[in-house]
Amino acid sequence: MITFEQVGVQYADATAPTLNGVDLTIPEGELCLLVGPSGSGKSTLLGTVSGLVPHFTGGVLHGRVTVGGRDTREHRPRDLADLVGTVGQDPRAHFVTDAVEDELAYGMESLGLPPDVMRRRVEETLDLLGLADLRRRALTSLSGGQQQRVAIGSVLTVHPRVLVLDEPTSALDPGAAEEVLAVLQRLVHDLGTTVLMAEHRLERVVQYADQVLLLTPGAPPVLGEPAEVMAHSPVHPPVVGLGRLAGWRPLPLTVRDARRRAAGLRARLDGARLNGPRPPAPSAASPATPLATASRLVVRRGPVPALRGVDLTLHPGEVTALMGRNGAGKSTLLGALVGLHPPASGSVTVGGRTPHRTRPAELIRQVGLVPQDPRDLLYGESVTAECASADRDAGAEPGTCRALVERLLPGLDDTAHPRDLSEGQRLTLALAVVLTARPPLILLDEPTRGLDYAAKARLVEILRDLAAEGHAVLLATHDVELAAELSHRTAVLADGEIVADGPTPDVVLGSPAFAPQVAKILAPGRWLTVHQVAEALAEAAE
Ligand SMILES: Nc1ncnc2c1ncn2[C@@H]1O[C@H](COP(=O)(O)OP(=O)(O)OP(=O)(O)O)[C@@H](O)[C@H]1O
Ligand SMILES: Nc1ncnc2c1ncn2[C@@H]1O[C@H](COP(=O)(O)OP(=O)(O)OP(=O)(O)O)[C@@H](O)[C@H]1O
Repeated sequence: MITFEQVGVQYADATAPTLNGVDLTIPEGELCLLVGPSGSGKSTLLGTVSGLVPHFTGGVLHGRVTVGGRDTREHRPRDLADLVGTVGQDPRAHFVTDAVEDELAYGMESLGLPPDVMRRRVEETLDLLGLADLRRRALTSLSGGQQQRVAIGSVLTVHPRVLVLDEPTSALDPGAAEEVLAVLQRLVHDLGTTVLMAEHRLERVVQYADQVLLLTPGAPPVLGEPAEVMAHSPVHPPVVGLGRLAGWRPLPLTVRDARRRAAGLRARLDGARLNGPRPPAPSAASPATPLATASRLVVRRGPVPALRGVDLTLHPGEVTALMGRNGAGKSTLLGALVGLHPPASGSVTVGGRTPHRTRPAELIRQVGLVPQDPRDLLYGESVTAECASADRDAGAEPGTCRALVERLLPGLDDTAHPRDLSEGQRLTLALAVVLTARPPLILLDEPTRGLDYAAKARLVEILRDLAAEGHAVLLATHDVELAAELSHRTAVLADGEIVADGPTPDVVLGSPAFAPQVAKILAPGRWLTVHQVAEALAEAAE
């Protein structure tokens, strides 16, 4: 269905080609998962299929890509619209209308489908993606995850034969991600749709893949059976990490298969010592002094009460994960802590101040927010310019921000425009900008969107160090693996209210939605991460 013949892509100014020698075929009716570290060219490869590369991105395309027999060099994306449905990494960039229903119908209208067909498909899609309650809402009023669902829905209504998806679950809560993947699998199995999908969170997707295509910078692409590719892939989900550690063959890719193999490992771990995230460091200030408090906080977004009486106290040295369904109010709570949303009632204080009444220059010394879309924070013309202004704004030593970027993602091109960075590279830059001011309270909204496992591990290390130095970290996340790895404490929001708040293992163990893979595999043990298991096995062997 999709063929690549000696495909290469070279962007202007880049020293090496982004893609080189891609020569393979993806058959009709298969789900092919594209994996690889940040910047390895996944989005670029997807773009050659949807026709965005080189028409909209610049650069030079070598070789030939055909989809259903059409050469994508000769067909612009709109000439492929009946055949290929594309969802990019940024749903907002996609939207052509203002409201949910209109967006779902737009693609069908441009293809001239009859009104009764359009009506039926819109209704089906609203149900399929849990959007029925939001049907008349303005797209700008939706939460990040709600926008991502609309973007996916808007291509599904067209019933394209090929779907090209760039990290389709990155903003979705765990339940919604499972639902979307189940829908995709049904399209593949029942309708013979061909799906090419890039995703970093392999724990969510690898079990659905018929084939995995691995891109590694500087090496030829590898296409193969998921278990075969995963046995050697530098990027892999925790279930694979645990399987490799335990020497399981063939390598299980699902929690269920791993559980069946795990009796021996459970026995070896019986009585072994479990090391959790280090407990919060005692702070210089009195431990009783919180850095931030929300008290019976009510916040309205338009007519919607997005927070309904939230009580939360954040202490120095503590990393707290904020979890909960799409639209539960996570971003709103982070926004309230930086003064973006004034309380309708109740109160919020940060470092003794009321955020929405504090001057920005003063507030950035108290609290920093890395927003869900890092573009909201980046205005510079280049990585260098962005870093220089971050140093200035924060009153930091020149070079501070650039050093942080290097630590998070070595080798980023200084002259690159933030617009041309890959999604993961851009997030890294935004993180460094915020961390430059070293505020006592650091807020992150979905910080691992678009990050590969290596970048995620470096982020974990940096945030742990900051916590050990007495910073408080609050991260809104759907990434259960990150929460397990990093957070001391987890709070769960549901429909604007905190419904659970306690030590992370107590909150996530036994929860089908929030438990990480290792916890599910080794239950009833209290293990959360591959790291903990590896440490315990090493200690036991000594
Ligand atoms: N329009 C462009 N102009 C110049 N360089 C680009 C452009 N688009 C991408 N690049 C560069 O090409 C490389 C690959 O980017 P791409 O977005 O394809 O990677 P990726 O594997 O999808 O990364 P991620 O996982 O972070 O999304 C990066 O180094 C990026 O900076
Ligand atoms: N201007 C608005 N008008 C109406 N409703 C709004 C508006 N802005 C936000 N909302 C609603 O407020 C609720 C909370 O949104 P918020 O972005 O805080 O959710 P979230 O938990 O961060 O979601 P996600 O996980 O999808 O990012 C959502 O239901 C959203 O649709």
